[in-house]
Amino acid sequence: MASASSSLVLFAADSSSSARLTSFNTNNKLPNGVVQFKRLISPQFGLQKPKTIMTHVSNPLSYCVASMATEASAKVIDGKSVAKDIQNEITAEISRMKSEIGVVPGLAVILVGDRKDSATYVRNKKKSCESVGIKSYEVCLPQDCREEEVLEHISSFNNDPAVHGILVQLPLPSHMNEQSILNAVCIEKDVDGFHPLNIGRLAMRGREPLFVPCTPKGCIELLHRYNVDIKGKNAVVIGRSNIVGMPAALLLQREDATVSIVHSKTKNPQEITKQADIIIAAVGQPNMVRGSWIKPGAVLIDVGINPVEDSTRPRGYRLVGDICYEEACKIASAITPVPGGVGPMTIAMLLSNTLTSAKRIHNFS
Ligand SMILES: Nc1nc2c(c(=O)[nH]1)N[C@@H](CN(C=O)c1ccc(C(=O)N[C@@H](CCC(=O)O)C(=O)O)cc1)CN2
Ligand SMILES: [Mg+2]
Repeated sequence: MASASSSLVLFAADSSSSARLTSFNTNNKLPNGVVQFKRLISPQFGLQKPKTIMTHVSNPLSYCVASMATEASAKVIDGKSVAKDIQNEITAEISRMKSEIGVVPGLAVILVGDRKDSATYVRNKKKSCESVGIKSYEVCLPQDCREEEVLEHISSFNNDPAVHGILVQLPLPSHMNEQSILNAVCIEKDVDGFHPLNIGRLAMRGREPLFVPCTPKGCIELLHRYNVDIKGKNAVVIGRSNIVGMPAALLLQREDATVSIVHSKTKNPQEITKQADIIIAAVGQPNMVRGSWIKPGAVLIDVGINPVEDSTRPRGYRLVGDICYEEACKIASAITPVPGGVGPMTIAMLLSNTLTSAKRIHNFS
């Protein structure tokens, strides 16, 4: 929304919202067309303290908000707390199922190799299963084991009626064929949603996958629980991995967003992200998305979990996302932190998929 003075055309930062200037002081002129506003009110930014906004008189439609980024205004999307709520819901459902039909859901996890991060994720999955009442079964195989051994374990879990969900922790050692291993999990127990039939169904209109991959499902769940409208919005997914970027784009499309995918060969990615109402960043590049890439008021979901050296931390590193949080939180309307954003949702969605599987197999609703 614009407001005109004698020499300057003034635009609120978010021209698509009903942002309005309640008062401004044109006496307070600064060089190069910079004007200090006393107050800016917008549904997305809330009541703001005095700000400096740069305007381009010659081309009023191209507004610049660089200097508006003076303080945090984004709502923090608290994945840790939402994941806790979901785990409580799952606990209640599992207890109802156990008391009504005497079934306890079971999840089998296969870990191959000695990656510390994978071992941590598997340990956390096991702990979370225990806390909601899912029985977990774990197989740990050495780094140099044969692919056939993994396939044998999968086959045995496929045939085990106590097991309702099976997952193979990724990444696998490089001598293994990841696709043949994922193909071996029967689709009715594919709680990671990585089987090509489940992914194929996700991509098809009018077809439903039995399971949706946990991290992208968690991203959409966060948007829903924070009442973010998706329908008709411009959504940009950064990254096209099989386990996050690609299924996230398919899910957003199913929610009637207009979806673009930015990847390593995209030219001028910031021109595309600047149009986005919603960004899901999943590239594994620390702080890649800068403040200048973001449209004011955008909702940002950061899937990146990147360790960066930090000698002040006990572990010698800290985790940062793919989005530069310090810059982005001043421009976005909502943002997930790292850690504590999408990560905890991945495990919550795994528990949810395992419960769904047990209910479906036992015809319990
Ligand atoms: N078979 C699978 N493999 C992998 C998946 C997956 O969904 N299925 N996803 C990731 C790893 N992952 C779960 O497996 C996972 C990653 C991160 C988190 C998490 O809670 N992260 C925390 C930070 C953790 C830390 O302090 O180190 C956070 O973001 O707050 C949970 C699960 C790859 N492999
Ligand atoms: Mg993840």
